[in-house]
Amino acid sequence: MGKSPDRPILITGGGRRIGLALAHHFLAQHQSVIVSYRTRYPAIDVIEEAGGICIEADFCTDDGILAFAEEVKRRTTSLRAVLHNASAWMSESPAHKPAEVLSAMLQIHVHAPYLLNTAFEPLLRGQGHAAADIIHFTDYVVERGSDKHIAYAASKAALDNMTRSFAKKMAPEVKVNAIAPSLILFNEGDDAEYRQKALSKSLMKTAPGEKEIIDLVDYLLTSCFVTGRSFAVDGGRPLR
Ligand SMILES: NC(=O)C1=CN([C@@H]2O[C@H](COP(=O)(O)OP(=O)(O)OC[C@H]3O[C@@H](n4cnc5c(N)ncnc54)[C@H](OP(=O)(O)O)[C@@H]3O)[C@@H](O)[C@H]2O)C=CC1
Ligand SMILES: Nc1nc2c(c(=O)[nH]1)N=C([C@H](O)[C@@H](O)CO)CN2
Repeated sequence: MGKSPDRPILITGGGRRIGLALAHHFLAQHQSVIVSYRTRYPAIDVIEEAGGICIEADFCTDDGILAFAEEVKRRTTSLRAVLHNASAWMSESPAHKPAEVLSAMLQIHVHAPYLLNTAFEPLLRGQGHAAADIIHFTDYVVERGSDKHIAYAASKAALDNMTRSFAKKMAPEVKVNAIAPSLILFNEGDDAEYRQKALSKSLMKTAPGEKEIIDLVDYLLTSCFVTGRSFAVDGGRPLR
């Protein structure tokens, strides 16, 4: 991918795990980076020390999303790419009213990408053919559904559909694609029994880690032709 030092790559939810790994990957290439963060982890200080711009943002409300968009526009007049990584993996549970779960999932996985793509369109355009990218981070469950993360899966399915809508709207200057992972990284609280069961669900039987996503992002940013598509990163899970 050609370096765009004056055109930052924007990563939402860049404070930990995949988003954080993406931020460091691009900073190491001397590619300018803007990340949104909700919690100020020590990792945010490290990104700033490495030259990244870190902007606090909570996408729980439309006002929070739009305030973030305005702050980004105050910091830059163009963007190389927008990576919609921010997400919450909420399950249905007695702890939350169903309406709260549905609203939270739609807010982070639908309102945020929709409003930010619309706000950032002028910053992505005007750079030439296939010169900018949007990548939506969806999920394998878009194609299968989930009985324990119903609202989560539905919201990611909406995000998947928006991939094709925004691809139609923004071509040929801006490519819009999705990455649909299954298990990439475990969470700290995942016990041995859960990990074993989760690993058994794919043919490859591993949790590959952030590099699997980073490598696909690099490919998509380098392409001059691929748009409107979703790329599964699932270890052959549908074939199990
Ligand atoms: N990890 C995996 O195995 C899989 C990941 N994916 C997808 O890949 C992407 C990255 O996954 P992963 O790194 O595990 O994600 P995480 O859940 O670990 O982190 C997501 C980030 O989003 C931020 N975020 C959550 N809610 C909000 C909000 N309301 N406003 C602003 N930011 C928010 C979090 O901030 P904070 O930490 O401050 O809460 C966090 O930094 C996600 O879109 C995920 O759905 C899909 C399938 C599997
Ligand atoms: N925002 C997040 N989304 C998802 C996560 C996560 O940790 N944060 N994790 C998963 C699981 O790894 C799942 O793919 C295992 O089957 C899904 N989405």
